[in-house]
Amino acid sequence: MDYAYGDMQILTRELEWTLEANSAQSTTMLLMPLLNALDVKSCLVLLLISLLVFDFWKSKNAPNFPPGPWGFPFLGNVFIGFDCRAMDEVAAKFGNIFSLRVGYDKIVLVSGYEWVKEVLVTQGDYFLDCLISPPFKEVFQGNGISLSSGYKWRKQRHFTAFHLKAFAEGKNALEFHIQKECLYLCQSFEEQQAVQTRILAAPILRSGSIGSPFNPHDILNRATANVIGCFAFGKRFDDNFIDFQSLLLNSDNMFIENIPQIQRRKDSQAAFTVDNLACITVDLFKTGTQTMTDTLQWALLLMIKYPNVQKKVQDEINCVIGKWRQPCLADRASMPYTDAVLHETQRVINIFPLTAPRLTSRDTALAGFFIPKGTLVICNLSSVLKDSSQWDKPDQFYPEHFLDDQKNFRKRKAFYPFSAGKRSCVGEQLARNTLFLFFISLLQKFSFSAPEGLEPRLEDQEQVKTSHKPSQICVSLR
Ligand code: HEM
Repeated sequence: MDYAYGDMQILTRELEWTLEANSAQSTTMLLMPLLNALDVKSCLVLLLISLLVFDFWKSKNAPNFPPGPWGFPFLGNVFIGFDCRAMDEVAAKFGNIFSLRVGYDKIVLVSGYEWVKEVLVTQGDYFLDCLISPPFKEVFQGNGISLSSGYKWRKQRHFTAFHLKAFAEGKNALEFHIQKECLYLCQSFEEQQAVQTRILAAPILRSGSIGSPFNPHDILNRATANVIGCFAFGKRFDDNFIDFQSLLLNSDNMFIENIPQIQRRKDSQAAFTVDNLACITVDLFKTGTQTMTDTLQWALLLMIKYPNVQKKVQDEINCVIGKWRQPCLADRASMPYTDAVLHETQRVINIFPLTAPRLTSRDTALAGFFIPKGTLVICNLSSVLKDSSQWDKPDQFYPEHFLDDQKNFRKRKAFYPFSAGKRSCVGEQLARNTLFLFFISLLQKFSFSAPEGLEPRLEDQEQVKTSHKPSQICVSLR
């Protein structure tokens, strides 16, 4: 009988199925008497052994995958604290590229300037997609910037970056709004002092007199949120309750005014919808406000810890701006020391120690290791900011890291607080401008000191981040 090639294939597959079915049948038949002969205890032991074999097989790494510490069966390395300190400890043992396992998800961690740059910049295109956990997936539906991937992310990011740039370069737009907010910020610090002094039944705050301690967190938070609010809604929040949704829909300003323009776009994959715009706006507030607030709060604490640095910054302010003129962005070029202090603050405080996990979009090689498509990769930014091959005094607050021999400001290639590459911080410029103007406005007007007996504990950074208790400060009018 003649068979066509297709028929031959079908016949071969049928034969394979019959053989498989027969072998399964015969295995079961062989095992049945064995299973019957076993008691419950032995069955449990057998079950455990099979689970362990399954675990061993599931957690097996691809050949030449980065090494890592031993993980518990089924759980992996979940008990390793996923903070930069724990990561540094593992890196010290396994090298700058190592792997961890959470359940059966493999995560590659990358440390040190050389390899973090390789992942974020040189091979950046393969490490762009982000992992979204189910609750966020449900709420954001792949909208916004920090939780989206692929084409949609590219479009949303480009759209936001374009408007942030336009806001920064528009005729005095950004600078004008930040300067206005600086006035409110200084006023709030003064009011805080007034409240404190009234409580203490003391007379008004006079130049040089030190007020009682307070925590500046909420004041700073409101100020930074207002800068983002000005970008998103075209107006600052007052202290009353804000109906976010009505603001979003009734705004007549830079970013939100683009809704009609967005709706006209025909690109359905890029999802230019009002919902998405709302997600982007939430994203900007979520990622922008706390980071700027923490940085400013840390900057003030560092000025308290290092009064000689505070004095040098104030001397530079006196020299370049004086006591009465309002600071502007153009002053930065003439204030290398202050610029260096702000950069060094961002280097040592470690606001964003680890990047979000990124999924590799194809098989890649890193330092000779093989990283298969779909692996999670996290970069340790803190290890770059403290990389001893890049910084003279990595563990010290040393503004001279950013000054050359002539005391001019010096850019540093390993300055990664905003990350690097295509998924780096989209609000970097806005953040840098806001931090500069807020910081010098405060130091132009006030001097900062620690409450008696409550020196800022800078070494205990994690604690300061979670509880703002040690962040009490005292201010005096200059
Ligand atoms: C001192 C202030 C800031 C610091 C230190 C900071 C740091 C960072 C870092 C390290 C990333 C990358 C995170 C990662 O790779 O997982 C990032 C992303 C991002 N930042 Fe910032 N940021 C700051 C301020 C801001 C501000 C003011 C905005 C908004 C106006 C903003 C919006 C974003 C957004 C939307 C992303 C996600 C970018 C993307 O996924 O493409 N950030 N930021």
